[in-house]
Amino acid sequence: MSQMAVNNSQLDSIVSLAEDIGKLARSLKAASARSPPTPPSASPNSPTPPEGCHVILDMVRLRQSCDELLFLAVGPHEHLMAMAQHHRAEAALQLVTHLELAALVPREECASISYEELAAKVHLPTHRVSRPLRLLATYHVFSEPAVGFVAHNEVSRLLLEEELHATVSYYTEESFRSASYLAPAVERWPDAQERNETALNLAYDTRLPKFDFFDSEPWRAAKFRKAMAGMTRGDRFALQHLIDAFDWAALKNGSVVADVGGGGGHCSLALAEANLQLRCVVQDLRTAFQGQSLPQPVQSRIRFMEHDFFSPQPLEADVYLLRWILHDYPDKVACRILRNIAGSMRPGARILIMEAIMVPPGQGTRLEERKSRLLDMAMMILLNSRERSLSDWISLFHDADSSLELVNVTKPEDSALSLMELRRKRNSES
Ligand SMILES: C[S@@+](CC[C@H](N)C(=O)[O-])C[C@H]1O[C@@H](n2cnc3c(N)ncnc32)[C@H](O)[C@@H]1O
Repeated sequence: MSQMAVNNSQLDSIVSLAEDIGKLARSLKAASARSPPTPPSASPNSPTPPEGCHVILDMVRLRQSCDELLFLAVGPHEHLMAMAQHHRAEAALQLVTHLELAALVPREECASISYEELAAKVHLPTHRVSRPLRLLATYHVFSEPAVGFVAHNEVSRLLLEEELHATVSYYTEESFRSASYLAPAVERWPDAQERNETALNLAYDTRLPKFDFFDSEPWRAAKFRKAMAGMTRGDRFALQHLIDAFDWAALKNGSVVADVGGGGGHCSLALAEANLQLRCVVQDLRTAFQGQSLPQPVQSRIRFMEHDFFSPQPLEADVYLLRWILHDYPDKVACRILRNIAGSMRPGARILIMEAIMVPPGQGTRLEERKSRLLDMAMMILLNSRERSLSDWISLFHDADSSLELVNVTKPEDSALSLMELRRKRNSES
């Protein structure tokens, strides 16, 4: 018999985790039986909890216990080796998105296509498509219903959605390629402070910071804009959290929201649809919203405005919304962005910053911490910036403009991002 990867005490932990998982699964099933069934869909969101808050917590605990159980079951060696090889799965996904294979696999339920025919459509030898697709099938992406044939499953179908396809393409191309240059970048710029001293700069042999680089290649900027919209599709980044995190209804009729760095306008669209009294101005670099169209009912209440947030804010708005902007920048640069807004704020105006707030190590669940630390690594790799704790945020606001005051912090249930509300201190308002 081959040597077992787990010892007796680990087996005890496995038994106890398995019992926990059983209990949690039964509790979720009971909750699901009490609430009306949700129809199956190709929704990109994880399974919607059937009841309120305790169901969300049970789901969190279930995922956490499953992760711990799997870790114990595979053992340290296999765990480390699996992590170290994961880039190969990423490469398979990169090729599949690059070749746009998802769109070439038949969409109909139970339909499939042979690898041979699929490869012919992209003018490649069969093995160039069958091998990555077969690897992905072991990760539940696509399936092989009969030997030599590939079909969609509920995961691969998500790649048929343009925005999610762009998100996966961004992660597996720009982000993945840059990640592989992290060590050389750290060697070259050990204490990098500049936005153009990153792994991305080495990977793409450019001296431009990420967004300027994207802006110099409009197709990349357009893809990134779609990718950002795709990222808001998961539960944790859903735009509903933006709507829930602030009392928008309390803003008077005609109030103006400047959506600073608003990309293609998806945040403004969600806000304007949910709050009929608001007018939104989406500010971004020109390429971010070129060719962008809006649904007819909101066209009169949302407009696009070319604005570089490194120059003074031209709008006197009631709310300046910065969702997922400041985490992209090192402190001194983030301060410049905030100062440019603070200088234009009229009395009563607010800055709303929607960003992750890092919890101290070990205080959240391991899975939650992993997600924020993955994002933190992305910040290091792509932008030379970082995710921040609450005290980091408070000192950043103070350094940017000491008249700015953090007056409220909210974090909707299940949201990865918190909303921080800043006002000018009363005695500093002119
Ligand atoms: C991470 S995305 C966030 C988009 C959006 N706020 C959201 O929450 O999904 C950052 C946005 O900042 C924009 N951006 C980057 N540099 C900019 C600049 N100098 N001035 C204005 N917008 C900029 C990018 O084009 C992109 O749309």
